[in-house]
Amino acid sequence: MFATHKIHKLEGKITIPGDKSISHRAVMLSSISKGTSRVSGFLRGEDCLSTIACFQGLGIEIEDKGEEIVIDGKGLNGLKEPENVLDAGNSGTTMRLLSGILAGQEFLTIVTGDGSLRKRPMARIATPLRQMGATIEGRDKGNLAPLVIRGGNLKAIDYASPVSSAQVKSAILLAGLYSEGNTIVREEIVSRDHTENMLTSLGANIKRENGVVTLEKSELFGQDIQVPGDISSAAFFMAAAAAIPGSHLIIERVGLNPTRTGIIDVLKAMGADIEIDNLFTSGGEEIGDIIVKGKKLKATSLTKEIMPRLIDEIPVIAVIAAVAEGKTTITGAEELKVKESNRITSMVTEMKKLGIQATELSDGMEIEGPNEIGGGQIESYGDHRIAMAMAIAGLFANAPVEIQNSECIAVSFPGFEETLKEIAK
Ligand SMILES: O=C(O)C1=C[C@@H](OP(=O)(O)O)[C@@H](O)[C@H](O)C1
Ligand SMILES: C=C(OP(=O)(O)O)C(=O)O
Repeated sequence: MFATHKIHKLEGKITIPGDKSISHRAVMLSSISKGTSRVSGFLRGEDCLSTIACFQGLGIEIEDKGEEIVIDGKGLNGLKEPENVLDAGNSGTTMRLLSGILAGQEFLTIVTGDGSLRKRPMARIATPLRQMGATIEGRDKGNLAPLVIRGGNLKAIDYASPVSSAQVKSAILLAGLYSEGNTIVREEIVSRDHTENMLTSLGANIKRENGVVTLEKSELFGQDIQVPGDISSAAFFMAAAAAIPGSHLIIERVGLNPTRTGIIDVLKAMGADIEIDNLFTSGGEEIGDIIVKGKKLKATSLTKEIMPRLIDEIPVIAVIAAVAEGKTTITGAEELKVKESNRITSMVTEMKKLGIQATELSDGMEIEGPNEIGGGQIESYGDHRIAMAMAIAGLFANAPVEIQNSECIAVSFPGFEETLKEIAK
């Protein structure tokens, strides 16, 4: 359990642990590349450690050398049938992207996860991967893990994804590496494109145009990969600093891929003072420093179009909306219902416990601000983003906010509590 309380401001210069999406992909793609890859800035969060364990289970040597993770890639067909069930833990990204790679393997693999992951929908990847030729079984006709996968002999598909999900797009593209012909994925709203960026830098033949990604069967070659700080983790402190007048926070070397920067756009629309400095590009990923100065913020409206660019940041945006002037409306966010918890219900329920005027909608929520936030005991539902968002709510509360089951924060942001202590004044 951990508790937060009212502060005067957030101040200092910090770095944030590595990007979770890029860390997963670095391990997965390096494992099926030829040659050695060295990954610096890797996120040692539980989700990414699950990915490492899964690839070790598939026979890949992965060594943590402190400064970097060294992966001895065996090429597209170098994975071995695992002796045991693979465990993706709490990580949707691990299970869905790994399934794409397993669809290309002739051997049998069983993948499971924790209680939360075993409730999350897998038909979204099982359907296209079956169309490509993989055999996938699971509870609820293959919708629920454990998943039993036997792949091989894939053929390329042209798939219009019914949901803007980088996990779905990536699963298909990874299977596409093993498929004869051009694999095409179409998305109505473009989801995060880290898989496309990394495939490009590891040598794949891949094209992107107006929401359409086309991949030819390609071999990959190992490389050094630099993982930037995770903007989804930075978001908690960025949002809090933006909303507390007098704050001055610098977050160095954060990933600023345009498919991920919706949080900056939204905070700016709320009136925030945010600047970017020292911008550079590595492995196709933009990286830079974020400078935030605190001000009173005003309400905003978020709709479907921006969701893929900030989906994991909605919990903290909801908290900041609670102290902003006016009514914030969030719609088109149904995907929040199938994350580690139902994040619409979790956030509205827990914010109400602190006296925040929040209303659940079928596809989002409304928050009427500004609120006088009270203290209390908060349930995290074992969901790291709920735990951290509600810890941020405590920074505005007139009595301590205690987060139950806060250990789940280590899924994506080990060191969250220590970093908060360092910058809270
Ligand atoms: O591809 C990824 O790394 C992720 C994609 C998003 O999920 P969806 O693909 O389900 O939208 C996001 O919520 C998750 O935290 C990480
Ligand atoms: C939804 C998330 O991750 P995943 O889908 O990989 O479990 C998240 O980190 O907020």
